Amino acid sequence: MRRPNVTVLGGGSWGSAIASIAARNAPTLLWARDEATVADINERHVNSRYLDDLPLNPALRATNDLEHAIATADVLVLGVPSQACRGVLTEAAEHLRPWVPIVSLVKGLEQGSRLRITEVVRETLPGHPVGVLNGPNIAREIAAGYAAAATLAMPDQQQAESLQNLLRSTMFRVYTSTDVVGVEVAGALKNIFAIATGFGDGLEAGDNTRAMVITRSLRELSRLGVAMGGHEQTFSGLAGMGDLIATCTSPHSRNRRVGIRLAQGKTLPEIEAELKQVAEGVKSAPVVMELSREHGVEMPIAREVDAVLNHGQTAVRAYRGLLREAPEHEFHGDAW
Ligand SMILES: NC(=O)C1=CN([C@@H]2O[C@H](COP(=O)(O)OP(=O)(O)OC[C@H]3O[C@@H](n4cnc5c(N)ncnc54)[C@H](O)[C@@H]3O)[C@@H](O)[C@H]2O)C=CC1
Ligand SMILES: O=C(CO)COP(=O)(O)O
Repeated sequence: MRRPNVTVLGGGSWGSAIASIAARNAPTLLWARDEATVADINERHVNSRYLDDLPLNPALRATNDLEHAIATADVLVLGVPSQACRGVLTEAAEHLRPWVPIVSLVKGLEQGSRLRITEVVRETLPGHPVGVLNGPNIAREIAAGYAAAATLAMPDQQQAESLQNLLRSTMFRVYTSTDVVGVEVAGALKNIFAIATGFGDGLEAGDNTRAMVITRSLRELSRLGVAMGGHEQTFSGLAGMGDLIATCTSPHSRNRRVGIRLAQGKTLPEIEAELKQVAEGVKSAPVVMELSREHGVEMPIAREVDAVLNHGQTAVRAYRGLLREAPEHEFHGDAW
């Protein structure tokens, strides 16, 4: 049987790392808009701009011809930042064959519409099965071959199982789920809590503080996720607790780094100029505040992160504000 052609959209760190894994299992084409990235992958089998000299699978091919990348796809994997998805998918729409399944790698929410990215896919490419792959997946560690795992959620379990075989390797375990909402919401929200953990780390608050913030963040994340239709169990799994731990503790996390630098007194434009990569929590924070109001879920930690990012609050004051809140029953109260 012919192996399906996989097309990955997005030549950043995560698109490249996943494309390199997929290229072991099936012919894989990576679409990147940057010509230097395409040449780097095709000629040197690296993506030096995002993953230094970590070797990518030599079978992986790259192109900046979007029409060709889309028209040849049997499976489409979406790995551009959240706010770029609608534009790229709209361009892709007329070239994609019917029924091609789409897997989002994106951990963000669309500003304005407040949609999850699989919902943006459904609006721009109606009729295609769509799911999401999320988990504790720091791209450079996976590209370097360290063991990791993720959850692939598709509405249809059988489809999840067939795609699972394309996106896994011996070192990258892919579990399946049918909880698209839960897996996707968890991936988007954990970035905001990584920024909060970064505040504490930037203020040198200590290990107990970090554990407190992560644990209470999991509660906020789960409560909003369940209110939006996710399954409670998902939030204690790889896409929930797993990714929260990785992102809130990793020295490689861009979101955590944003929090650290803000706590050290840098401005957001200064930090973004230094980072040169996407930190999705910055764009998702105001959307999450709108969703928390819409669903009536109190989210004190996310609220303070949004206040620092968008309303002139300092990280120090955000911290003091949180500590002034009176703790209620651990599992029933809304206060942090
Ligand atoms: N890097 C990581 O460890 C992981 C990232 N993710 C998620 O994957 C998504 C992509 O992130 P990364 O690969 O890390 O980002 P990145 O910052 O490494 O790269 C982003 C890529 O998207 C491209 N891009 C930006 N705007 C574009 C547009 N309008 N049209 C076409 N291409 C555009 C950039 O040129 C770049 O190649 C994000 O939602 C992120 O949260 C998920 C898991 C792990
Ligand atoms: O999603 C990630 C790890 O699972 C990457 O996190 P950052 O975007 O904060 O680097």
